[in-house]
Amino acid sequence: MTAMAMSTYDADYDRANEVKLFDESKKGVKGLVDSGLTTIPRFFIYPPETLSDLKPDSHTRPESISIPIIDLSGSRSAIVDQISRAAREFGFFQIINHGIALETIERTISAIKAFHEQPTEIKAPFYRREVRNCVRYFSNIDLYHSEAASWRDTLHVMLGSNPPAAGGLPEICREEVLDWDREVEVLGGKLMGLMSEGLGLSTERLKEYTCLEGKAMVGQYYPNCPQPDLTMGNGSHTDPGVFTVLIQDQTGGLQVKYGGLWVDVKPVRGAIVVNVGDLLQIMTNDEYKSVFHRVLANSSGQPRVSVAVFPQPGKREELYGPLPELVSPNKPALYKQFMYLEYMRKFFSKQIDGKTLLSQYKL
Ligand SMILES: O=C(O)CCC(=O)C(=O)O
Ligand SMILES: [Fe+2]
Repeated sequence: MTAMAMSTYDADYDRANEVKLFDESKKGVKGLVDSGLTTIPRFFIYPPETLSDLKPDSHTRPESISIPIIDLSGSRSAIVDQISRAAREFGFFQIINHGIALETIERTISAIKAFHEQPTEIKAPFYRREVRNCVRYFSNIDLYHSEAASWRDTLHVMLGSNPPAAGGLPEICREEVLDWDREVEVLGGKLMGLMSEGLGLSTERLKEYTCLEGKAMVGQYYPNCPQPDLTMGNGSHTDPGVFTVLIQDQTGGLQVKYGGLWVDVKPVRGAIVVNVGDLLQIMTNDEYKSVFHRVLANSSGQPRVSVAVFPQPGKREELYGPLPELVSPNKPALYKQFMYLEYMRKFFSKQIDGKTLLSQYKL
């Protein structure tokens, strides 16, 4: 088929209108699934080059590679060493014996699940895209500018030291979200200390430099997908921030790119997943890696739920770049200095799949 014939053919499909109708229905992917569809709408179909990457490569054995599971009840030097190695090699690790009760994790996940499982008319008032709203429920943050939509809905909450979001939180998960925020605040501080020591810096150095102030939380809901070979739950991306603290249910589907392979982050009950974001890779002058990860479209028959928290740097209008201690004549700065504000603006205007902010600031 010629390019002309192809575009004529494509013109029969009014993608923009389909997307708009879906968005205006406010029912999300969950609503589509509830209506009993057996094929996915066309705007969810990913391009062939992404879909061909969904199949496990029969020549490799990713089962023999696993994302490190680090026991935080061990000796401090052993923990620092393991975190440092995991952050350098995989950019991802799971922690156990971290001091947060299993019930607290499960209660948070259940509350997010309960939010998404309410009838559309109850969720609809929260369905909005304007960034000024601290609490937003939507399907696909990049719905209007991505190549393909992903099979998931999201509850997005901005949290801070004095969370403006509290009053605006949906009642069904208000207490749980605020409790989880407090847990992550404490855990995040501990992790920053450990990661700082893992770079040979003082415990407080990373915290001082980033001035972590607020947090964005996303409560992801991945309904069962009738055609999981045609779409993704969450397309391949890196996280923009400093680091991400993630809890997931037992469904599975999160994968991390390692040595050209996609490796499963296997759910471990009670464990918390931590990954390095682009900003931490930049600040560490590439010592720690921000790696591509994705979530397969869920075909387990049950919905999948995860809750990710992204601590946000406080110094929005000051400059960030590689830490001076990590720059030397042998290892010159790999990135320029930039403002976090400008950086996030770039993040939200980019498209999904395969694009990273790191290249924007590379020297
Ligand atoms: O749902 C997950 O396990 C991962 C979500 C994720 O990567 C993100 O929200 O950035
Ligand atoms: Fe992510």
